[in-house]
Amino acid sequence: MPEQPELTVQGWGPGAPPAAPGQGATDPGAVLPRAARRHLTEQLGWTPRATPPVAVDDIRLAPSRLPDDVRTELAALLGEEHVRTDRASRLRRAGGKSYLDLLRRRGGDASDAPDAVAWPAGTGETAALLALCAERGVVVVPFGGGTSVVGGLSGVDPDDRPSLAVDLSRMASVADVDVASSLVTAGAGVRGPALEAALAGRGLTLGHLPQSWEFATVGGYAATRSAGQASTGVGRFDDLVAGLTLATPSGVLELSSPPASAAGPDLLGLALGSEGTLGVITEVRLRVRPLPQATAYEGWSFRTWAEGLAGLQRLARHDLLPDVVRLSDPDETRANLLSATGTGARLLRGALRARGRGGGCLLVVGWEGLAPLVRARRDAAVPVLREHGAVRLGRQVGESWRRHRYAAPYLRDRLLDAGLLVETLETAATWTALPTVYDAVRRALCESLGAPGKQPLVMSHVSHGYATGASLYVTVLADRDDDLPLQQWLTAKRAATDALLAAGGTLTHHHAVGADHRPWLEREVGPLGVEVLRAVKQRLDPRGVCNPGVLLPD
Ligand SMILES: Cc1cc2nc3c(=O)[nH]c(=O)nc-3n(C[C@H](O)[C@H](O)[C@H](O)COP(=O)(O)OP(=O)(O)OC[C@H]3O[C@@H](n4cnc5c(N)ncnc54)[C@H](O)[C@@H]3O)c2cc1C
Repeated sequence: MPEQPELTVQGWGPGAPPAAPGQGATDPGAVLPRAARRHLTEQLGWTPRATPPVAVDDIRLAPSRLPDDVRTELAALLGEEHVRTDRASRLRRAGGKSYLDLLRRRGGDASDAPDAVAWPAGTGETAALLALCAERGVVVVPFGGGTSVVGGLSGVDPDDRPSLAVDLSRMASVADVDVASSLVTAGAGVRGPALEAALAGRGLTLGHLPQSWEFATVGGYAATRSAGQASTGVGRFDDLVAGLTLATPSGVLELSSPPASAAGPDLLGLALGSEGTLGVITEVRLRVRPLPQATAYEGWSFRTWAEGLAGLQRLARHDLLPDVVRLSDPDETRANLLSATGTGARLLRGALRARGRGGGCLLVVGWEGLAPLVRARRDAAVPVLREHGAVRLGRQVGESWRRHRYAAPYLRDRLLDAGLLVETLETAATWTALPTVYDAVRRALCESLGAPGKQPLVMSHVSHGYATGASLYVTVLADRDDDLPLQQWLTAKRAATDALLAAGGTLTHHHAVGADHRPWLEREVGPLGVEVLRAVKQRLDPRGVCNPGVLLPD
């Protein structure tokens, strides 16, 4: 039914599931270059070992609990072929792609799978579906690309009602291209590549490029307030939304106010980040821009993390940040150097050696737009970088990063096959608080995951810059506890979240709250803030069927 390729059940990438047990690489450590493997075995106390997923056919899936009469009514609404309870449809929509999701699916557990999947074709069908589900007590979990990394699709319901995944893939058109106003309307199920292809034909681009770009959808971006790799330049996804349509059990909200409006509080802001708790976003009106005439990507190297942060802060203060900014700390820089293979890696190593830098902190920057502006912005930023001790590594380093920027999730699957814990977390803080948050998260993760002879590898980068601060993205590798793998990460994640909040970071800069972060939401918005959100939900979703397991604390 959906024309776009579906994500594999137990990992990343389209279509076929990962190799069945016994069919993977004979040497599990061979997924990494020798130097990287040596580094990881020494630091992590990791013994490369085969830990393949169970065969997809062996994943346990309970029978569907959707009552027959509800299924019949849904089929009458949407058409027989657009309501399914078969194993493959339900498994494909079981949870998202966090480390915990992958551990569960790899271990044969799909207890979070929906009882059925529905494919409405537009706002009218979605609104009717929501009204029916509210009346019949069926939980609705909107399903975009299925790339949530915070348990956004877990479908947890305190009342344990049957659940329906609402797949948005039939709403994937791009319409109303208004070139003069730089506006376009996209169906919520459109993914990045299809949207960019449609826009390119009109000389336009959205420029929202998260690492999950190949699979994530426009509706999912809006529901989670996503940020792409060029967000420093083009803005977060919230900045790119000029309006949207939200179907709720109480009716349809059309929220649109371009170019700007002062007509009361911003209701659009309530829908952005609502994570399916208020209803289903069916259409999004987007602010687009002309395709860039020129691009300039390049690599730089700072001696230290502190110098790098100071350099970026200075650029930010003078509104000189490039469109793409990605500053890696020494651990991430070293790991890049050790694990990268091919021309890009050779270039990076060569460029660093030539400038007398063994490691330091790698900075990738990119400018896009009209050629004179790209030149002028770059010319203004370069002296600031140099003043803070940065040396230029050249264009090929930047272009190499750009070419490989979607590769990491594929590598993660292979590392999971070899007995590693691999997960990421993110936050943001003011320039003042950022160094403290950085230290606090690292300390918490090292204490939680460390043991005699075992230290996790905690790698960080700054990748979204603002005048007031920046995001911090952390990747963790550790030797997996084969007996209690879920517990191992849950404990570490709890420690890291407590630490980053205490140090002044936000609960999430772009991954959203989901099920995983909701115990902490009250610390971020306060008890009254939670009450306000509950009151809005009560008005739009009085029976509480819209994604009840996410965002709001118990
Ligand atoms: C490898 C990888 C890399 C990632 N990189 C980034 C990144 O660079 N930047 C970033 O911001 N995020 C990133 N993410 C996280 C994820 O891709 C984003 O949260 C994305 O916005 C989710 O979009 P989706 O369409 O996959 O939504 P889903 O995962 O399907 O859903 C996410 C949440 O939104 C709700 N939802 C989805 N669609 C709708 C809708 N139409 N109406 C109402 N609610 C809806 C769901 O119910 C769920 O709660 C990454 C994830 C992975 C696995």
